[in-house]
Amino acid sequence: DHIATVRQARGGRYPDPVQAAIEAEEAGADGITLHLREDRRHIQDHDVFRIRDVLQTRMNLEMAVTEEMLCTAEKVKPEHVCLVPEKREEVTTEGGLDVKGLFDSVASACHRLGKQGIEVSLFIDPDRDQVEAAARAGAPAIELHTGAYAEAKTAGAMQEELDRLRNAVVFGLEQGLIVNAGHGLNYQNVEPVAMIAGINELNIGHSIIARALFTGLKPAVREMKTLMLDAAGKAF
Ligand SMILES: CC(=O)[C@@H](O)[C@H](O)COP(=O)(O)O
Ligand SMILES: NCC(=O)COP(=O)(O)O
Repeated sequence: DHIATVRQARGGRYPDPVQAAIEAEEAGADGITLHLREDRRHIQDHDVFRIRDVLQTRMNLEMAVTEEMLCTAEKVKPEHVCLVPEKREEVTTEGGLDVKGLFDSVASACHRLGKQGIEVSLFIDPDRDQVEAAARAGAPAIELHTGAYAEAKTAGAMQEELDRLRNAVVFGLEQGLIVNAGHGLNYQNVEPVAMIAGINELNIGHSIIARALFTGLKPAVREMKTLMLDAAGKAF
């Protein structure tokens, strides 16, 4: 997404997110997440199809719960779809999907994508109600929005958000869900999250691309993966 943002700033052909996806895989990324936003501010439809053709790992397609996006996912058939909330005016994804409030449309999307063999995850805030609704909606997985943790301004607020994440992970696992997490994680704040036992995967984009400006993409991916795996080894 963030490579495509730079390309879209000039509307040209470079930098190419397909090349970035390949390099990230070569450096150890276990999958590639891309968010096809309704306003197409970064990733374009043709990027999704081109990346689908070349990926050696797994594609996690993030998208809003709309008919247009569901049809796209049915054509692309990624390994994973993550259903996210979207607001055109937001700078980035501000909060989690309100699965409880939008229950019928989310449950129907989970069913529809599940029938295609796609593993669906729901991008939600680390709240018990939303985790419970996600399990009832038939999603096999959730991705906990770590934005509030990443934006916490004091050590106390950060600790509170970490506790919220930990509780949501435990509750999600009790509900039989695969629990992922992501958003706003960077080289300074990733370790405490990676140390939470039971998290299956972290999705990290913006900080890696920002780091890559100074180090190159492969070292940036490798450095993040080392931080994550070392911290996961100390999970409690
Ligand atoms: C859903 C999510 O957290 C990310 O995919 C993020 O939305 C991508 O970056 P932008 O918010 O800049 O589109
Ligand atoms: N779902 C979150 C994600 O994929 C990456 O978010 P970010 O690291 O770009 O903020």
